[in-house]
Formats: sequence, C-alpha cells, structure tokens
Amino acid sequence: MPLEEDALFRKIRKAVGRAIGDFDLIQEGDRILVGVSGGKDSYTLLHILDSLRRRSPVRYELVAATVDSGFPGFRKEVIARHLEEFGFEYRLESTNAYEIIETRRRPGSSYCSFCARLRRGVLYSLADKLGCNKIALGHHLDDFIETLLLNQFYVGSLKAMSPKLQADNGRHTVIRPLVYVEEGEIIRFVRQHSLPVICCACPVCGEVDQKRQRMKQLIRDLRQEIPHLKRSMIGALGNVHPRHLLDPQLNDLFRSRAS
Ligand SMILES: Nc1ncnc2c1ncn2[C@@H]1O[C@H](COP(=O)(O)OP(=O)(O)OP(=O)(O)O)[C@@H](O)[C@H]1O
Repeated sequence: MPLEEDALFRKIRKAVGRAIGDFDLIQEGDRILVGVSGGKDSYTLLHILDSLRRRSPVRYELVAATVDSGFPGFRKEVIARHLEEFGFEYRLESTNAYEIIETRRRPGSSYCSFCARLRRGVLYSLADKLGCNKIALGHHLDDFIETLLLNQFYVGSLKAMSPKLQADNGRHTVIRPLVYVEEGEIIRFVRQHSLPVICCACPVCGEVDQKRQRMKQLIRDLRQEIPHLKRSMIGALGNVHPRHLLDPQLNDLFRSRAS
C-alpha cells in the first residue's frame, strides 16, 4: 500500500514532476535503479518516483538497490523490511568497501568521498546486472546550491551538480530528480510518514563535513535577509550568461559557433 498522499507529498511530487519535465529525466521503457541508502533523501526519492510512476502515461520501472559497504552495525534489514512492505523490487549488494577504505585510504583524505567513489562503481555494475539504464540518486536542492558555493569558495570553479549526467562508461545516465526539493521538506516528509531512517554506521556517520556545514550556516543566515535565496540560487544555475564569465574556453566556444 503506498504512502498517504497529503499536501506535502503532493508538493514534493509536483516539484519532482517539474524536474523530470525540465530536464527530460525519464523516458518510456526506462528501468531505473534507485540508490537507497536508508537515509531520508533516498527514501523520499523512491516513494515519490513510485507515486509518479503509478500516475504517469509514460511507462517505466523502478528497482531499489542498497550497497552494503560492510560497516559493522549497518541495519540493512530495516531497509529490506520497509521496501518489502511497500512491494518494491529490491536488491541488496554486499561489498568489502569497509576493508578497502581502512587499508587504502590515504591519511587525512576524506572518508566519505572515498566511500562514495567505491559505491558509485558498485551502483554502475549493479545497474548492468539488473538491466537498468538509469541510476537515480537522492541529491536535493540544498545539495546543489551548497556544492555551488563550496566550489566557488574553496576550489575556485563555477560548478554545482547535474540533474542528468551521462556516465563516463556511456551506458548509464545518472538522474537527480529531487533537484527542486528543499532539504527541510524532505525532513518533514520523512517524519510525517515515519520512514525508518538508518545511518550507514561508518566511523563518521551523521557528521556533516565542516566546510559544507559552513555553507549551510551561511545560507541560513542570508535567508533572514533574502527569503527567496534558495530559489534564486537554484534558478541561477539554470540561467547562465557565459559571455559574462571569464573562462577563455567559453570564448573559444562562442567563436567556433559563430564561424
Ligand atoms: N549505500 C548506498 N546504497 C545505495 N545508494 C546509496 C547509498 N549511499 C548513498 N546512495 C545514493 O547516493 C545519494 C547521495 O548519497 P549521500 O551519501 O550524499 O547521502 P545523503 O545526501 O545523506 O542521502 P540519503 O539521505 O539518501 O542517505 C543518496 O541519496 C542515494 O540515492
């Protein structure tokens, strides 16, 4: 039985529907692997995509998949029980990522980014095994704008994330349908529907990277003065004026288009 579709559910579903339309995220015949970590974002993503699927004239399939990185204490059975209860097609993939991270990670390097890289590889090969042409991830609006600021402030590049990205292997497309959904809405959604959120049980589980934390705080502070700040920032990512930037490669691009 699907979740009760209250006002917040409908609001999130509408935002996801808009993203699917704006970025052409889903087509007839797609078989989409939805990465479910047991965290709030991916549970929300799965339930919303499922609701849209039931109402959509475009036929597509969903397969939920969890990568078990092998951290002791990861309560994978909680995820399996929930997905079974809702009748989702589900695959749990066990890996020895924990061991690899412990032995190969360079001291001082980020635990999460190493873990995420390993996980991405597993998700791609899982998509092949399960006959999925797309992989849906639960990144939301706040992830996009925080990443934009992180890259500007700490890396010196003008870059966020893509809602739709062709993987380097050319076989899979990664989609991020929650691009227009704010984190606060997801937190309320998960609470309202009592979704069984668990953490990955890694040594830094639940800790938000300090730089990202700083960006969150900055956005929170600025929102006191500029209430529509988040909408404006996500809008800015879709309203780029390349000729008013400084990248010489962009100038080359314009010159070659003009000639
Ligand atoms: N162990 C996993 N198995 C399958 N997919 C995963 C796993 N971990 C993360 N993902 C996918 O990658 C996305 C981004 O992962 P990240 O680690 O940044 O988690 P997050 O932003 O806290 O999201 P969530 O709340 O879903 O855990 C998740 O939303 C999910 O779709």
